Amino acid sequence: MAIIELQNVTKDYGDRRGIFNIDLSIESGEAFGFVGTNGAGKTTTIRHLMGFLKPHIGTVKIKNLDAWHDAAEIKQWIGYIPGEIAFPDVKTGWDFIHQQADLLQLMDLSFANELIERLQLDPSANIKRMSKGMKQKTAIVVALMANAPILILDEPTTGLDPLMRAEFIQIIKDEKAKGKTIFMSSHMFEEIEETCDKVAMIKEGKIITIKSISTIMSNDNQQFIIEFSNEQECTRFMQEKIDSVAISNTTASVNIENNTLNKFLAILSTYQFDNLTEQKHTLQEQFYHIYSGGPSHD
Ligand SMILES: Nc1ncnc2c1ncn2[C@@H]1O[C@H](COP(=O)(O)OP(=O)(O)OP(=O)(O)O)[C@@H](O)[C@H]1O
Repeated sequence: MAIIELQNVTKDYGDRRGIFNIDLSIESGEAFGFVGTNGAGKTTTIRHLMGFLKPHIGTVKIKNLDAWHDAAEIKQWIGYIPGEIAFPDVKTGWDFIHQQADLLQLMDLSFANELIERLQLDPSANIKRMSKGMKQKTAIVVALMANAPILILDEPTTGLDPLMRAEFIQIIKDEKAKGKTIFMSSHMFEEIEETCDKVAMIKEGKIITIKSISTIMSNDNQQFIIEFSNEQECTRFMQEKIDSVAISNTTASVNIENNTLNKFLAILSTYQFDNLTEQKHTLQEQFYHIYSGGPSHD
């Protein structure tokens, strides 16, 4: 069952800015990634999900309620990390956590404490003097601490160092395992690859593709880079009936259909080469390919 549903959502700011005819359907328990370049429309879409913006056209529904009209009721099911964090006028991280816990009528801070420990956050610090990463960690704790069934995360790892980013990914995996529905925008492709089931790409306010991560990662073909021992071997190899491109005098890139791998290796064994490496399919590769106008290969 779709828990988040956008139908034909348009917010037109003029000059081709905004979001246009957005259709998205996110199932309960699904982790859904949302990627796009700066200004593509990620935050505008997310602000519609949160009921902060009313669409000019179309509908946004969360658990079948209207995200704009029923925003107050919907809020109780959502843990949210905004793209730009603005803290209220409170002194320390703890003050903010307690203030938000009061608003959420959350008595039990045990999960908040677990997250604080995992993210190595010191909430006793003065919020105004916190680094970007510390502020982000505080926002993560507050968004997750009430165990809301739906998590809406706008660039959640902004400002986190690689170690903390890895910890965050693990936290999100744990949340997903608990059955949470997760909608997450990010510029970090690995983050989406590791946590999400599906990804939508948005460009100039329009959804250009929605794919499952497994489709992106496992393709029908494999790409290899071969470094031959000398030029002659590379030139000779190029005569083979194999989908290959010479990328230098001694190096070739080959595209192999999965069911012809044995044949390819048998041919290759008759050549002298120093190195063979497989190029893994990645979300980043697909993103650049589709964004630059190429067809998406399923
Ligand atoms: N209130 C507004 N008034 C006018 N234009 C706006 C407004 N809010 C957003 N826009 C425009 O809508 C487009 C989408 O912006 P949005 O912030 O959703 O992009 P984004 O994908 O989140 O970008 P980023 O990755 O930089 O955060 C941009 O062209 C932006 O300038």
